[in-house]
Amino acid sequence: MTNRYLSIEQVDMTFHTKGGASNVLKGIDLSVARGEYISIIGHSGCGKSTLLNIIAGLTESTSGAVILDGKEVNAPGPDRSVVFQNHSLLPWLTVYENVALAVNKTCARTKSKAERHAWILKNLEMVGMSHALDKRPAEISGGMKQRVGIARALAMEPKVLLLDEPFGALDALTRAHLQEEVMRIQDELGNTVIMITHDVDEAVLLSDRIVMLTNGPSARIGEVLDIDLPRPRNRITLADDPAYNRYRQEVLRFLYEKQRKVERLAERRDNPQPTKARA
Ligand SMILES: Nc1ncnc2c1ncn2[C@@H]1O[C@H](COP(=O)(O)OP(=O)(O)OP(=O)(O)O)[C@@H](O)[C@H]1O
Repeated sequence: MTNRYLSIEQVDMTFHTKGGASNVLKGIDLSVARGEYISIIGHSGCGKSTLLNIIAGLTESTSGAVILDGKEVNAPGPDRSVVFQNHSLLPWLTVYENVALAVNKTCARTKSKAERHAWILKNLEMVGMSHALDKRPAEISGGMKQRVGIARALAMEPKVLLLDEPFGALDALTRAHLQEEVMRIQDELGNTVIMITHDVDEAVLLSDRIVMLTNGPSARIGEVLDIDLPRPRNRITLADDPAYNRYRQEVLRFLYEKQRKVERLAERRDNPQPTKARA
């Protein structure tokens, strides 16, 4: 296992808008090993999606570089597939066809037609969607759409799977089921995953490391927490596990501290101290 399968090197991001320049990310440095599951957590608006989009090649960083398996990332590519919170399936295609579109595009040279067909079925089976191959997105639930999105992403055999709050729009039970599925698939395939989440329990349950971003502007990596819990992990057993609860507390402490800092700054801004009268 190399420790630098994916490296994010001194990445800065400044957006130039009508209102002026806003520096969102500052000096982001992170090395990810092959097969590692990383979660990125931080307050709303700190720049998590911006960072994920830079890794995906959808946004160009102002400076710094992203290197994946020895090659610099400059544009989107099939070696990085993204699953967004709001399933991005094509509504006029069936479940099967949505996955087929991606597979036919990425595997046309490496797999025969029959192999591609089997591969599409295998990936849909992996996420428990074999029963709905001919359904269109409007005919299936939000959780099912997300399953198809994950199957489509996995079927492209990316070097890195990028998940942007993949379970964010789902109810608690569906979310828990999908987390279990992703853990099982991760155990089976050993993908390299970077996932954005707002959910502390989800981050601890799924990750090998949690990367915590400070609040923007100019968000940095504040802390990185190694989650040294054996796999396979079981959420019920872990609920009483002292180590699991310690990790949870660590992340919550980080988030609360950052929140308190923002509140103190806002208070100072709204109630400026009167300047002392000169003697
Ligand atoms: N294309 C853009 N142009 C200008 N500003 C942008 C652009 N994309 C993002 N931003 C700004 O960058 C900041 C970070 O946004 P981003 O979506 O990365 O945050 P986030 O941490 O993912 O937020 P959330 O948790 O709410 O999804 C925000 O202030 C946002 O308005």
